[in-house]
Amino acid sequence: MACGNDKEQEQDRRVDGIKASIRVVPDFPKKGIMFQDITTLLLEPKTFKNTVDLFVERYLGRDITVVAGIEARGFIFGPPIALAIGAKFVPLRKPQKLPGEVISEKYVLEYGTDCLEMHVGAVQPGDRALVVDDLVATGGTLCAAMNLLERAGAEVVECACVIELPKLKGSRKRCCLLIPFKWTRPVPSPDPLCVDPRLIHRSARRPPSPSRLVNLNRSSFFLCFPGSVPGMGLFGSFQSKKWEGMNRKECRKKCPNGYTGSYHKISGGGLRAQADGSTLCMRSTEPSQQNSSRNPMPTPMKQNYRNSWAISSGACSEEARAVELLNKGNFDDWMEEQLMNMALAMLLVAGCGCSRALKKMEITSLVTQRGDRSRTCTEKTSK
Ligand SMILES: O=P(O)(O)OC[C@H]1O[C@H](OP(=O)(O)OP(=O)(O)O)[C@H](O)[C@@H]1O
Ligand SMILES: Nc1ncnc2[nH]cnc12
Repeated sequence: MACGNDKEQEQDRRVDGIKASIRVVPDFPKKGIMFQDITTLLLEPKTFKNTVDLFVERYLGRDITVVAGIEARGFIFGPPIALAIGAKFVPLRKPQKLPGEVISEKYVLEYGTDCLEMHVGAVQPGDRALVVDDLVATGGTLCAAMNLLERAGAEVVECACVIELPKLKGSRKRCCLLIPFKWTRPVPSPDPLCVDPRLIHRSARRPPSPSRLVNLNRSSFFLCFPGSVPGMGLFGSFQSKKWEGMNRKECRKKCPNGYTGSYHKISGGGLRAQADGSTLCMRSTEPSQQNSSRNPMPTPMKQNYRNSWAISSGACSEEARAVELLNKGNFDDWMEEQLMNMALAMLLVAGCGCSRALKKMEITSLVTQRGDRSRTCTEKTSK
């Protein structure tokens, strides 16, 4: 029988083989994307089997009753794992593919939004679920899958992915947090820091209508985007006409309890937006960003941060997207997307209520893939 060390070495060998078998295709499907292509892994039966085996070894005997595979590539790895551990397989599909009654979860992708659906009745309260997909990038897809399963009453034991993109590393535990946020005192009304979508400085081509934002009446939410690059605020360039020409000192005078750090330059991440009495705050979840002197957190946030709601919104890629659009002088498009995301996030909060406990996303991934170290498309085809 192999001792722990031998077992670990054998596991490492298998993981190395899996890593080496994944083809990385630069600029697919869009320029700048290093596409992790698992079809080359599937061409090697031993490597494919090793991939399934590693997951089976981890999940066998853990009372998992349902394996939920995410369309499309989660359908490749999910069913063999389900069969081997004796669990049912439930496909989580893209919209309008399932014929029966479904529940749906929208989520934010690198570019735009998508949706996953699950048949009503496929999962029962008390089911213990494993979510399977090929890859986790921002975690948005996994979050949507977890939400579907939890809405059906299942407990999500873990998410299993073959590949984890490194940019998510470190922040992945935070990327699916939805925690209620309560202010210790009422939000000043009218809140001078609020950003009224109608007052956005650079007028969007299709100005977002306030009716797209949900009225959550007197509830406040703190919206966190994980994975922000220190020193680069997600919403730093949001400007309201109200604030035009005002320097930071003047802003602070106007709203002594408020956060003004990033309203006039890209600096720290943070936005409060008010829609019919609701307040949304967005800032980086980077610990270095949360309470630095350059980026101070207003007292109520500081005190209540642990009780706040943080919502994943594909943030790792949002910064890149913002920079890309800023460089193209097309910031308005990005901003409009963000406003849509905010609306979506508020809907999520409204749908969840404020009572759910901190939710962690435990992800097991076999390989952390880096485009520069993996076999590239050219290498593979020239073999
Ligand atoms: O962590 P995220 O940022 O949410 O991204 C990960 C998702 O992206 C890919 O699927 P895709 O949406 O490209 O669909 P496909 O499997 O149908 O190609 C991948 O298979 C994951 O499901
Ligand atoms: N880089 C990538 N490769 C393959 N699938 C992905 N889904 C999201 N990002 C991806």
